[in-house]
Amino acid sequence: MEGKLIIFSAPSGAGKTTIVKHLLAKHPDRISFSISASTRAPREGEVDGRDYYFISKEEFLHRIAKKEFIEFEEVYTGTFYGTLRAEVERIWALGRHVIFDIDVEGGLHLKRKFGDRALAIFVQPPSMEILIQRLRGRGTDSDEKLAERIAKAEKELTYAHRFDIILRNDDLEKACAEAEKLMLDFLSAT
Ligand SMILES: Nc1nc2c(ncn2[C@@H]2O[C@H](COP(=O)(O)OP(=O)(O)O)[C@@H](O)[C@H]2O)c(=O)[nH]1
Ligand SMILES: Nc1ncnc2c1ncn2[C@@H]1O[C@H](COP(=O)(O)OP(=O)(O)O)[C@@H](O)[C@H]1O
Repeated sequence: MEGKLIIFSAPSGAGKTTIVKHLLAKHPDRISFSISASTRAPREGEVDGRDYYFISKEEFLHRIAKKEFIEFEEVYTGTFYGTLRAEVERIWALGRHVIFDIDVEGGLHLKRKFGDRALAIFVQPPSMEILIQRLRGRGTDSDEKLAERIAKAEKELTYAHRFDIILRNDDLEKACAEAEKLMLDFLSAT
């Protein structure tokens, strides 16, 4: 089996993590989550090695120097996120496909790198207002962080057309069902 990549990208708050978790729960034997390395602090309930590999900035920079990342980015000022080559290869070696929850630049980077082996899906919120509501409702960010995410989201929404597919996330149940169909069709195509 040739391992594939299923990429979900979106502005923060659009719902990609929720959709990815739904797919993982339904298809644990076919797909695994690419656990990224990050220098941000864990949120309550997050577990190192499950949600992220939480590492120091010093270690992150060291791993960049050793060329351990397929892609990496300073997603928010001072905070790095990256996909480790070893992580993706570990999942393929298990005979599974890799699913990504990654920011817009990172998603486009992977698509450029892997071409037809990757399906790049842009999760689109119904509106900027609703995106802000969801971010506020999640309650994970300070006002300053919220403002940075909103500013970044405005720019990212203009990149939607570069993806293979735009998936609107209005009704969550519908969006999950559509995401599942897109993924299964892609995985069954040769
Ligand atoms: N480029 C890149 N972005 C990532 C990676 N892992 C996570 N991200 C993105 O970094 C952003 C910040 O992540 P986080 O604060 O955990 O989540 P969010 O608040 O749910 O968006 C999100 O848009 C993630 O999709 C990665 O390995 N590479
Ligand atoms: N279709 C939807 N309708 C209402 N709330 C949603 C919907 N999709 C996601 N949410 C909520 O919006 C917030 C942001 O979703 P999340 O999956 O964390 O986004 P992202 O990973 O893109 O930053 C969460 O609190 C989530 O429960």
